[in-house]
Amino acid sequence: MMAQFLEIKADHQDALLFYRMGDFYEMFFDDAVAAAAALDIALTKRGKHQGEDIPMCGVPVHSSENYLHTLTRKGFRVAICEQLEDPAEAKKRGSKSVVKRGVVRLVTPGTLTEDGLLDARRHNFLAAWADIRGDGALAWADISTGELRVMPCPPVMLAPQLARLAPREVLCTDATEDTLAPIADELDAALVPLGGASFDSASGEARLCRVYEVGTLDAFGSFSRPELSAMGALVDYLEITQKGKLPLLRPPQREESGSAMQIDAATRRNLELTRSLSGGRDGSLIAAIDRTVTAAGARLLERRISAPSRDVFEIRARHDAVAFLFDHSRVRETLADLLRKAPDMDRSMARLALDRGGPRDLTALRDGLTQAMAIAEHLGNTDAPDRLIQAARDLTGHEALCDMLEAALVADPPLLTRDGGFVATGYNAELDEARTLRDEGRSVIASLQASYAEQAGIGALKIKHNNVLGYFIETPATHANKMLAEPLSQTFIHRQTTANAVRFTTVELSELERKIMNAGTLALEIEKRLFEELRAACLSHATAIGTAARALAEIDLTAAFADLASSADWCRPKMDESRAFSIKAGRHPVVQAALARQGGTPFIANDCKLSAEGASAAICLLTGPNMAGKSTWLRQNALIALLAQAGAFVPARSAHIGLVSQLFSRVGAADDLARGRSTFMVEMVETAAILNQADDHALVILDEIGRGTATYDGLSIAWATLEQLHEVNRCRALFATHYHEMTALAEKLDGASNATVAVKEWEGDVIFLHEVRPGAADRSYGVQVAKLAGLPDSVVTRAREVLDRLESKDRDGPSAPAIIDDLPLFSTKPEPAPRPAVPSRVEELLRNIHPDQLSPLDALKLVYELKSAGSDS
Ligand SMILES: Nc1ncnc2c1ncn2[C@@H]1O[C@H](COP(=O)(O)OP(=O)(O)OP(=O)(O)O)[C@@H](O)[C@H]1O
Repeated sequence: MMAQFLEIKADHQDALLFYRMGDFYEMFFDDAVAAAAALDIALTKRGKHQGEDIPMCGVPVHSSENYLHTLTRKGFRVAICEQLEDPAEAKKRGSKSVVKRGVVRLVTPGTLTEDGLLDARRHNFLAAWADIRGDGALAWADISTGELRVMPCPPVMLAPQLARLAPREVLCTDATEDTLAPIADELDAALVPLGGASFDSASGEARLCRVYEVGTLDAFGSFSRPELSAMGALVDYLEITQKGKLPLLRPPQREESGSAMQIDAATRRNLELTRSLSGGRDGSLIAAIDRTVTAAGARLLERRISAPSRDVFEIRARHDAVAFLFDHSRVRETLADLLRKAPDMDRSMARLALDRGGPRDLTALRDGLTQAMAIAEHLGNTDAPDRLIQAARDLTGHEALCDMLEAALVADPPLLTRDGGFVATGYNAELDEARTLRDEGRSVIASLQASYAEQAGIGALKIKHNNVLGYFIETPATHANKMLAEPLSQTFIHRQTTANAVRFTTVELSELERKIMNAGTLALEIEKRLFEELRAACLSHATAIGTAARALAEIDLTAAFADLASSADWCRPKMDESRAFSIKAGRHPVVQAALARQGGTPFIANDCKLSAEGASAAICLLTGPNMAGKSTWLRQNALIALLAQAGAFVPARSAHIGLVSQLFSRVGAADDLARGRSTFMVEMVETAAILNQADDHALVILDEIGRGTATYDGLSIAWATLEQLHEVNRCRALFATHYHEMTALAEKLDGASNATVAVKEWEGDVIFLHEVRPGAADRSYGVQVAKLAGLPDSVVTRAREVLDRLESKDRDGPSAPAIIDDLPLFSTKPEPAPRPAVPSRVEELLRNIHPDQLSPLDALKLVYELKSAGSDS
């Protein structure tokens, strides 16, 4: 057996080998050590190899999914090695022969299909990047939904595109590994190098033709060599990992590189689109706005937020659809009720195609298609806009399949095909008969006994059972002659004579016995055969089911956007190809929701006037105290543009947005220690990327750029950056800064204006009004904010003194006395921290009271005692 293990393991060095032994998957040697640590399970040993103990650990087959989940999350690949024959078969070859085994599947992070291993509301992408003589292409697939897409992708676009998709696994060649490694690392995706043959474009094309059973791919579009190479590598990898079983892949769709708003990885992170800065979904934009009721709708929301459109007609069509459901709340509510009962058909189809599906995948299709048809009818009776009517049309035409599944399946089937019990009674006569025999064997025998007793005219005739003869007919010995003579002897065949009885059988009884014995197994086999038939029927409708599933997701998302707009008071933005950006009473959806949850101060809505005139830039320079709400305002405007182009209404009273081609958001912030770069270096690399890329339709958000270095260097860099954005990039930009000197730029540059966030000062404290107004901030209030944060009084007082001196030095010029000479550190003694007060007698008495233990009399005594202690002090 070990020889067999080692032979199979040799072919799967890069994976943990789950070696099937009866009801367990066992792991040996280094695999066992690694898996035991990763899964936190016991490491044992089994036998010896070259004189050493063999480390071993194992997991039960029935709960293996949980373990696979943990392992794939931790980045492991797992080769599932099954027994390919019955152990009895192996025994026939000799008592020592080993059961045949082979790897049936490689479980890798990018090729999962099981619900237990996947997040229902997120895609699970596998990506491949090909580069042929400088021409790049990126292909990606989600085998759990059958989506396959490709786009031209030069190396500079690779990081932003992969950041959008967040794939779990990326395929590369030896030559592209160096380019992809840092990007995959940043995204926490597994990088898998494949041989050059996997990326060969000619074989790739042939592979794709095989998958789609076509002679040429022309019907799907004309693909470049790098695109064929990237898609071919994906298919090759799927063939390797699925061991020849190919997932259901929809025809490849090409995405044009300019079709979506360009958003790079840093912007996605800063704006917390799908993940918050702390890493989870909570606190992200998507968590705050997700009102979808189906998993496919949630996945579509993630796709739209990750890649907002740049096509104004597409965006308007999305808004038309949302507007209709916004206006028709009854239609929307009915749709949501119907959608809630629609299961995830895409993922069920993917499992069925890979032969990993079960009865519940069939009922998912039955229920999904039934809901789809009900939704089509509901929407078809309205005057919805084209987009929704088209979606409704895509939901129809499944009556025959639905009827068949309805008739074939029970309401709530078991999880596994092998358990049986999922085919409904009345669907298949042969199955019904087998089940009747299995379940009602005894009563069938009883009725046969009655009919034989009548036929023989012997009331004492019985059908009995023993382990030697099986079922037999027995009559008292007194009837032997009658039974052995014609005509009864033609039916009853003699088996045995005992002292008191004679035993017979009949052809019918032996047949019945055989049937009863086999009925259970037979019923299961028939169910399995019917499962295969139903599965094939569903797969033959794969394209139409896929179309219906997509239409359901579209309707779900449209209804979800409408629901959000209606309940959160969002408005339809006016969209065109200009460079307008005019927002009235805009809000930040995540901060607003957080404030509402805390139940404290309400969110203050703010305008943003950033429309660019002619070919010039529009830049708003925002100054204001710390904590005033500068970052919130900057981000809310970026999010409003993004939401609008994703197809949603926006959190504002009104909005006019000229298409945004690229969105950039940078914060002068966090160290990137993991990649060994300092705060300032990261800030500069990111700023450089913006200045090199932003075009005149870009929207740029810069939050305190330059703060990571010495004041004058920072100010100079911020200054020059703003000038470059104004003169060269000529884009729309919001620029928050603490460098008040920069506000002078608004007078110098036509397209620049100043804005500030208002605060009030009251008795030395600062009160935040969170109102953005035209003009520049008078000062920064940093010291007051520090006081609010609880800095010791002595430090706050001292900081005020230093600030006064600095400000007077600024006013009086270099002739003013140097601060160091004039104000040596802590020349005035810091105030001692207040001592903790000694508790008074009354306080002490109060502290020691236990009201539950006091009788009324004790309480009265205590009042006297308190009174006298109070008058003593
Ligand atoms: N428009 C608003 N209405 C109500 N509260 C707001 C608003 N904007 C911001 N806030 C509150 O103020 C807090 C600080 O906001 P924000 O981080 O945007 O300030 P900031 O000016 O960027 O501060 P810093 O300069 O210190 O980075 C937010 O967490 C939020 O609770």
